[in-house]
Formats: sequence, C-alpha cells, structure tokens
Amino acid sequence: MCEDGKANTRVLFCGPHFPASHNYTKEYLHNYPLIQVDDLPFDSIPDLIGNYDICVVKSMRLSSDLIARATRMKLIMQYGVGLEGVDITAATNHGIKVARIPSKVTGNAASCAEMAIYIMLGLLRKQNEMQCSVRLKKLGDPVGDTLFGKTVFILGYGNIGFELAKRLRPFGVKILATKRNWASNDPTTLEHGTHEDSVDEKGSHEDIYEFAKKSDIVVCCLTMNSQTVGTVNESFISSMREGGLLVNIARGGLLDYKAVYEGLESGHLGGVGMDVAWTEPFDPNDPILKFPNVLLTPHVAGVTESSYRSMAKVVGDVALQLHSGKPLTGIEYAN
Ligand SMILES: NC(=O)C1=CN([C@@H]2O[C@H](COP(=O)(O)OP(=O)(O)OC[C@H]3O[C@@H](n4cnc5c(N)ncnc54)[C@H](OP(=O)(O)O)[C@@H]3O)[C@@H](O)[C@H]2O)C=CC1
Ligand SMILES: O=C(O)C(=O)CO
Repeated sequence: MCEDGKANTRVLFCGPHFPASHNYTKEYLHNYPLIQVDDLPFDSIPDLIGNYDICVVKSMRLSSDLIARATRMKLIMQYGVGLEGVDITAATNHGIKVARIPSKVTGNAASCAEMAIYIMLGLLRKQNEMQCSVRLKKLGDPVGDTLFGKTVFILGYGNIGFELAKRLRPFGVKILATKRNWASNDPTTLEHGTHEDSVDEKGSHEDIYEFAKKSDIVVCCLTMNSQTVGTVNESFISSMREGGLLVNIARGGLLDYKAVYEGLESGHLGGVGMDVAWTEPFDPNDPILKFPNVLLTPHVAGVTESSYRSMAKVVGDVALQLHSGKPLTGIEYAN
C-alpha cells in the first residue's frame, strides 16, 4: 500500500473504447481504491503514459516512441485479440510484457461469430437493396437466397472460426476450414467433441485457393500479421466462385483493397461484408460504397455488452494480481 494513501497500481485505457470499458473496469474494482483506472484522450497520452503500470489498448497504434515513454509500464494489453497496432519488439526491448485477452473465454469470439452470420444473411438477403425498396415504396424486391445448402469457407479457424462453425451447423451448410496446425488444438477449450467435428473438410493455409474454389461464401477470421496481410488478394478472389460472397470479421488489411474493388466492379464478387476496414473509421467517401452489395459495420463484431463486461473483468483481475504480486492469469502473452 502507498504510504500517502494514493493509488499504487495505475491502469490506463488508451484511445477510443466503445462502450466505455474503463468504466466497467472501474465498477469491477470499486472496492480497491489503490488501483486507479483512467481513460485519457490520445493527445495527453505521451505526457502521462509514464505514470501507468498497465496500458489497455483497443486497435490503436502504440508506437515505439510512446512505449519508450512508458517507464513504469509492466504490461500492455489489447482489450480483445488483435495486437497488430502494438510495437511488440519495442515493448520487449523495454522489458514490458504484451498480452491479449483470448476471445474464447470472454464471449468476444461468440459475438464475432454471431456478427459474421448476421453479415452473411444480410448479403444473401440483399440488406441494402431491401432498405432501398422499402424507402422507395416497392414490393417484392429484391430476391435473396438462403444460407441453407451453401458451402462456407472459414479462412483462419481459430477461436472465432470455431464459434462460427458451431453456429453455422444448424443452417444446413457445408463447412470448410483452414488452420496451420490442427494438432495444436487445445482440447480443454472444447465443449463438445473436437474442432474437427464442426468442420466437413479441413485444410492447412496452403489449401486456401483450393477451398476458395469450392465455396459460396468465404469468411476471413485470420490474425493480421506480416504473413497474412493481403491474403485475400487478386489470385484468391479470382479463385472464388463467380458471385461468391466475402465476409471480413478480422482486420481490414487482410483484404487487398484493389482486388476487392475490382472483384465487385467486374461482378465476380456477389457481395462483400466487412466489419473492419483498411482505415478506421471507414471513409464515407470511399468509392467502394457505390456498390449496393457492400455491407459495412463499424468494427463492432466483438463489441457487445456481454463481451465488454467480461473483458473488463479480465483487466480488473489482472490489475488486482499485479497489485498483489501474483502471477497474471486470463491473458495470452505475445512476448
Ligand atoms: N471485428 C472485431 O470486433 C474483432 C476482430 N478480431 C480479429 O479477429 C482475429 C482472429 O481472432 P481469434 O479467432 O480470436 O484469434 P485466434 O488466434 O484464435 O485465431 C487466429 C487465426 O489466424 C490464423 N493465423 C495466425 N497467424 C497466421 C499465419 N501467419 N498464417 C496463417 N494463419 C495464421 C490462426 O491459425 P492457427 O489456427 O493455425 O493458429 C488462427 O486460425 C483477431 O486477430 C482480430 O484481429 C477479434 C475480435 C473482435
Ligand atoms: O478483439 C479485437 O481484436 C477487436 O477487434 C476488438 O473489438
């Protein structure tokens, strides 16, 4: 405990968090006045980051310059999964651990899986065109399609991919999925059976073009890193079936913008649904918006009341553990 009675473990929430996750963590820690939880606007972070022990980011860039100023920092954690914005090498060089909150335990993966299904159905039923028809007082337009009977390729069968496959089963679809190493599955995370039980055909990353050819819908659930950036490129899209649908629930940079645009322009792509964009927030003047078969959501797939409260609890527990010198649990380290 601090002799002056002030907080001696400080948690900083950086960048925009929606909903206000720092408040959820504050509520969770209300009995622990020695743990301080702050939310700072981006402009004041460089001057104040040196006062904090834990930094919680959400899809923001935490550069080596900022990390160099974080002299008291012990842990940088993503409020979720994707750590591509954090300079992990710089953090390691400064002796700071970097971690993510695995999506399987917080409901983040379940939230994303539900959103992927929502987007798939929206594309199949032509959500944008339906809205226009209603506004123009038209009846019986447009004609959509069912998920039933389709082949869905889950590109990147991690936690989100697994939750998606489980939820897709009752729709009567054929499910193809790729991951690098199927033997690496953690059996303790499985509620029923194995990962393989949810999938009709499994493959490795080398099979992605082959699987694209066989699918009506591709859902991208990959981690974004130097190896996966631009995976959905011109060759991938041309491997997809004519009129195939593409859904991106993971990160904008996994898709090559030009390839997606041209796929839509030529009609080869029947529709594209994206919760994530190349730059966020999505530019409302982006020419890709001219296509009525582009369905966008503003990076909210994992943003639900339940997953956010659950992640706030993980942050709170980690702060308590750090405060009392215990090992940190509930997170996965990246360094
Ligand atoms: N839109 C949103 O609100 C949210 C988006 N996300 C994004 O979704 C991504 C996936 O989340 P989640 O399922 O929880 O993560 P997981 O780590 O459980 O799964 C990631 C998948 O990416 C694959 N992968 C990682 N690196 C490579 C590589 N170099 N080459 C080929 N495949 C690779 C993994 O392969 P393998 O299975 O072989 O390990 C795995 O299938 C996150 O990284 C994040 O960016 C996450 C939560 C919310
Ligand atoms: O968990 C993630 O990576 C997110 O994108 C959170 O919404």
